[in-house]
Amino acid sequence: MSIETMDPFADIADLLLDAIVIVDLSGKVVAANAACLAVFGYTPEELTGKTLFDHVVPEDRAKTWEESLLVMSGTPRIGFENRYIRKDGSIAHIMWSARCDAERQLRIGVARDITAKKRAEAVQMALYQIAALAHGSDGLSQLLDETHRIVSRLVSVAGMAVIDARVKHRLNCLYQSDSSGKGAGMVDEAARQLVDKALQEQQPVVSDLPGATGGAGMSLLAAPLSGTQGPVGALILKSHPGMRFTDDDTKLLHFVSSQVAVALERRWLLDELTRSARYDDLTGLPNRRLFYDRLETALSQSRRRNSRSALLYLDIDGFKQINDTLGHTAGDELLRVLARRIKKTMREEDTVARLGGDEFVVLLPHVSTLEAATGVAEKIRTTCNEMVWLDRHLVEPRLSIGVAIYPDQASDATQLMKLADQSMYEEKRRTKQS
Ligand SMILES: Nc1nc2c(ncn2[C@@H]2O[C@H](COP(=O)(O)OP(=O)(O)OP(=O)(O)O)[C@@H](O)[C@H]2O)c(=O)[nH]1
Repeated sequence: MSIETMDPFADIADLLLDAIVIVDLSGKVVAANAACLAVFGYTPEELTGKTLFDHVVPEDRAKTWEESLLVMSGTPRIGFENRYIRKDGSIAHIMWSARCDAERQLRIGVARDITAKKRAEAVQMALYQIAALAHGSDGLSQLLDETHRIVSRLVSVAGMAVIDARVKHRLNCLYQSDSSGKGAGMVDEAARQLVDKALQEQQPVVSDLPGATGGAGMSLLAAPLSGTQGPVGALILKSHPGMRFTDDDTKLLHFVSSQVAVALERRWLLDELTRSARYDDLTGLPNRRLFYDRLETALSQSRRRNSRSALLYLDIDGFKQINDTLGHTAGDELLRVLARRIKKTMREEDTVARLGGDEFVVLLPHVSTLEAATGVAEKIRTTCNEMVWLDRHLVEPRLSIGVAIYPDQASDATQLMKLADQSMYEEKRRTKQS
């Protein structure tokens, strides 16, 4: 059966810019006009006898199936939209006008190619959403999840990964997810090499990979994330099997990735500001502010559970002299070494913090007695006493440690801190006198 024998307008069917596709009950194409080549990438001859549904992008198959049932039930439909994989692997966005011919048991559809319009709308929307993300996301993982969603609305992708390339020659995978929801292993050697190339060339690069055991191949695309100070990372996109990223996709992703880079840089900056507001830069330990938060939490838990918390106040003996004789850098190194040693001695639930200068505090949120807390202080003292090399000098660090326990000795955080501090100074005085 052909259009010529069925339609009074048959002789003009091939002049139309829209594709006409007539399928039978099983969905097989029985006739198609010449525009199918421009719209779907297949000639009428190539489509005839085949099922057009097989070319629908996987995500649109369920709704396309429901739509075809509606049409076959006798409801003429105008305006249904779905996407097809063209012969060259690119994606065609289609708007359909369809009805059924009940007498001949056929479905007649007119397909309008709205790819360009869809893409323009999608780009506009994506840029708006990414800009909003830069200002509004709650954290890095939310930013990356949302970026994945936005990019997949723009380009049909089976998986996406984001690489942090801020440290030269050390690519760090920040995110990877594929349509199965896992994506582990997406960033393999081939993907890393592609990222290197994209970073070097400062533009997106595509690599077409053959399918495993003769199956359909797919494309990998790596787009550099160029921040205000230079390249900060890369986006990796994996196509669905049988699809290829086109030049249009590449151009689009070049543009989009620069917006993603801005959003990422902003997120990193915010995270860094948040981190440095709560952590000590030199040792990486919680700072005074974070420590007070944790102390208040521990004390309110102690009140609720009728349990004890202990506070240890630590100060390095003769630290000024180390600075004065070995230099400030050696002093810094000693602070870092002792921070590591104290931390290593403690349990996960305990908090070790640096208050500033050579003063550290340790919070034991669950402790049975003052003696138990004093035992912990002795363990810290022994560990910290071990000799350390500082600027080619062997130094034996000494700590003065004060211990106070809640609620036995203090009724709130301020009082507890004061007591532990006093107890530390008493010990320091005793040590100096002896
Ligand atoms: N290297 C280094 N030194 C610091 C830092 N912050 C404070 N200091 C120095 O740490 C020293 C602390 O002084 P003190 O605790 O009074 O001196 P100390 O010699 O330990 O005296 P005692 O505690 O009585 O034994 C001062 O010399 C500060 O300049 C820092 O981040 N790095």
